[in-house]
Amino acid sequence: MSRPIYDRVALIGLGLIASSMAHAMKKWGLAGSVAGHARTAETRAAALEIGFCDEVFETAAEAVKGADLVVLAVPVGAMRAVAEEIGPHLKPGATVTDVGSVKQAVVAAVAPHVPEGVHFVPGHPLAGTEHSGPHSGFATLFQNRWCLLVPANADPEAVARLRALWEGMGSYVDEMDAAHHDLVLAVTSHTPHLIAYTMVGVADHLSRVTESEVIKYSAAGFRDFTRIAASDPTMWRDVFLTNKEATLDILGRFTEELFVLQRAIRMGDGQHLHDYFTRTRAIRRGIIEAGQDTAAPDFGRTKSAGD
Ligand SMILES: NC(=O)C1=CN([C@@H]2O[C@H](COP(=O)(O)OP(=O)(O)OC[C@H]3O[C@@H](n4cnc5c(N)ncnc54)[C@H](O)[C@@H]3O)[C@@H](O)[C@H]2O)C=CC1
Ligand SMILES: O=C(O)C(=O)Cc1ccc(O)cc1
Repeated sequence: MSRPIYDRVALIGLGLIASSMAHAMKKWGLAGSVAGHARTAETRAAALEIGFCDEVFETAAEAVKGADLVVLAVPVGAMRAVAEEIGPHLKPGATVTDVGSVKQAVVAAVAPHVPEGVHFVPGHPLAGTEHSGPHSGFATLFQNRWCLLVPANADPEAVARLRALWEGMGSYVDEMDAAHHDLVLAVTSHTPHLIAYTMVGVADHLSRVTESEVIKYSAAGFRDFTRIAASDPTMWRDVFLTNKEATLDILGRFTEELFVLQRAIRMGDGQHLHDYFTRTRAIRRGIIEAGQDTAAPDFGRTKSAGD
């Protein structure tokens, strides 16, 4: 059992990420106590019943009182309103962080509401699932996964403490500037989600293939490829509205490449297709191997199956 890194943590928004953080902090003794805020009585009750929060509050303002760490775990588009509400109630010396999938927009929305004497260290765990809500969280979600911190000019001690929390939850931590983060994520996460959503839409519009056939035969690539299209619509609407520039850039490049492949298929240019797939397969295999080599350290806590 580790020593608590923060005496009191407040989680705003009690969905997948917040509940997973709470489970992890409890499991490894990283927080003295965990307070939570959710808008609905149902979610607040679930947090107490499951046991990942010690206390829950009807308002975010009440939840953050006395907290040493405040985690904003709401959709990116809701960050501004939450920051505005909690700003006047934050404890001097506390740290505010977030887990949003986009960083420039969150910094712009939250920073103006963080008072002098409170540290703001934006973050983003590169770990998640297609599930959401308070029942979907689990303690090992962040193990052996990266968490990116975007500290800009934040106090180094506050950054080091937040880093220790993520490391305590089993993550590997890197620091990055917000604009670069948004470009990296547009390639590795945001555009792939958009394409997965689109593929489901394409299948749905194709009246010659029935829905039951899609379900029955979806083993052939469709199931793996579109798992992420089951993700929360509010969260992903906000990602695309707030990381507009980078996703449009990557989407433009994607459609250019797709058109070249489309032309190769129409022209029967098998050489082009084979060369392209050979090159991209090698890249994909390289990513998997590199991932295995540089997997985040598990700090001796990797659990066996069923733990
Ligand atoms: N789902 C994933 O795989 C990942 C999500 N993220 C980011 O984490 C954040 C939270 O996502 P999840 O936990 O997956 O979502 P979730 O949908 O499971 O939970 C978000 C919760 O915030 C609540 N909420 C929305 N607006 C609110 C407001 N104004 N005040 C209080 N609560 C509010 C929702 O009702 C919901 O319960 C998002 O910003 C997302 O971009 C980051 C990494 C992975
Ligand atoms: O479910 C998956 O594979 C994901 O990609 C989860 C995810 C979603 C959003 C993020 O910002 C980070 C991770």
